[in-house]
Amino acid sequence: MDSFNDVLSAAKAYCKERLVDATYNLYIDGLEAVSFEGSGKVVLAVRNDFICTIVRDRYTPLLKEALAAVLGFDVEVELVVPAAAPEKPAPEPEKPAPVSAPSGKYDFTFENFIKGPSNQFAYAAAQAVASNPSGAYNPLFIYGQSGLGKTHLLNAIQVEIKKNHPDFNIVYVDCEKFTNEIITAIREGNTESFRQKYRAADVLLVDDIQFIAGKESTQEEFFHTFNTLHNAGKQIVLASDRPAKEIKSLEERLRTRFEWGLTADIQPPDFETRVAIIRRKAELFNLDMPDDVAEFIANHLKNNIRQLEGAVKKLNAYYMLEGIQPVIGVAQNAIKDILNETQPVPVTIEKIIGEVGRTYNVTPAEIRGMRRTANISSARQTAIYVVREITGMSMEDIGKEFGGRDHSTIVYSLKSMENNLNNDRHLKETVEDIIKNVRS
Ligand SMILES: Nc1ncnc2c1ncn2[C@@H]1O[C@H](COP(=O)(O)OP(=O)(O)OP(=O)(O)O)[C@@H](O)[C@H]1O
Repeated sequence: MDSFNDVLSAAKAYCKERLVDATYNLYIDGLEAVSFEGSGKVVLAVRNDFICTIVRDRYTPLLKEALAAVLGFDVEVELVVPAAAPEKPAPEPEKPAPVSAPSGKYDFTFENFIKGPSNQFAYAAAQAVASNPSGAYNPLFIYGQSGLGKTHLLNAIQVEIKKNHPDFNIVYVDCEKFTNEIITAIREGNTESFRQKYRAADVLLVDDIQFIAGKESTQEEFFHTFNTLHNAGKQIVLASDRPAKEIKSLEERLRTRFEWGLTADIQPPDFETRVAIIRRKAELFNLDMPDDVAEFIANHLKNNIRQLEGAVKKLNAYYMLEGIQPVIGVAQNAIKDILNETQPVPVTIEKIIGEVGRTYNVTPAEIRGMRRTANISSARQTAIYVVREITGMSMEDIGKEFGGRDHSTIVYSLKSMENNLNNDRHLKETVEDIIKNVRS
């Protein structure tokens, strides 16, 4: 059996767990591997046109999800019926494919966190909190750029505390989810159960706390949650992409609280740590990674551990699918792909309107619509301003996005916003944070 077939079998098993037997047997079980193209396209053969149409219309997303779960990166899926399928190449000479296909998956634990000068302080602080919650470091505030291990450390704290205190109520939440929950609770007049959920925590871990910037009702609610927990001697851990003092539209009373305990930063890893991380990730795949290749990757991907992981996953996929050994030339391609994939994605209008909506506590439909209560009008004006700032769209096009408003209305709105920004420091900081958050 060649390794592409191994991948397809694992992907089928993934689908099997998610479909009823009859559906699986009819549409997925019979799929056959045709080819895998280096560009990331998987071609599969389907028995006949009828099944092909159904699989294409209904099951391609699941197949893509399954293949991504097995391979560790996204692929396109093309379906062909056998008559149209390209000739299968003659059997190739034995490829040195691995016997089994370890998934490379691992738990976000302390044991699996590689330490180096750039992260050892944050690591030690996280361990101290995990072994003695509500001790000297409360809250623990961890900050660092994207992909450097903040979420990994929050999870490690959670796992460790759970091990030592199985009865503890540990609540982990992403700040965006916390914000959405509070907005919904306020709208539905159901803030009590929201409060109970968070204030009953023995340990509260909040990821991406920078998203609280500018959101007044979320800040108000979080302030009370924080006080209740802190007064009751419960541990709070916060992770952010920037230090508290750089979250501009954060209320002063929260900023001081965030700095009450211990602040620990994570910096990009140095060369030795990057090499150690690459080796460890390769081990998880059972992939034999030569030193020169590990060093080559470490020399080219410097600022993000997620990217290092991505490069190792790609090398593993080349080996698994095509029997290509990890050598520098292949690593070069993998790095190029990773850098292309991680180009900043253009910010969409939906994302801007969503973030402004969460900040002002109004819905995207209200921002795009015609109602003119003070709060909705302010949110709309801010959204128009941010859209113009970030996308540089023409006034006409912005008008179309905002309920078909005409050119002069948009010009007026931008002028009055600029005027407000000059006179209102709080508004200016809020807008700066919104722009940072939608770009991150
Ligand atoms: N020191 C480390 N040792 C091993 N793996 C690490 C280390 N640091 C980060 N990673 C891995 O890198 C990936 C990205 O880490 P993580 O998601 O924790 O980053 P983050 O700082 O929370 O990023 P973001 O702000 O984008 O959410 C994860 O798979 C994580 O396990």
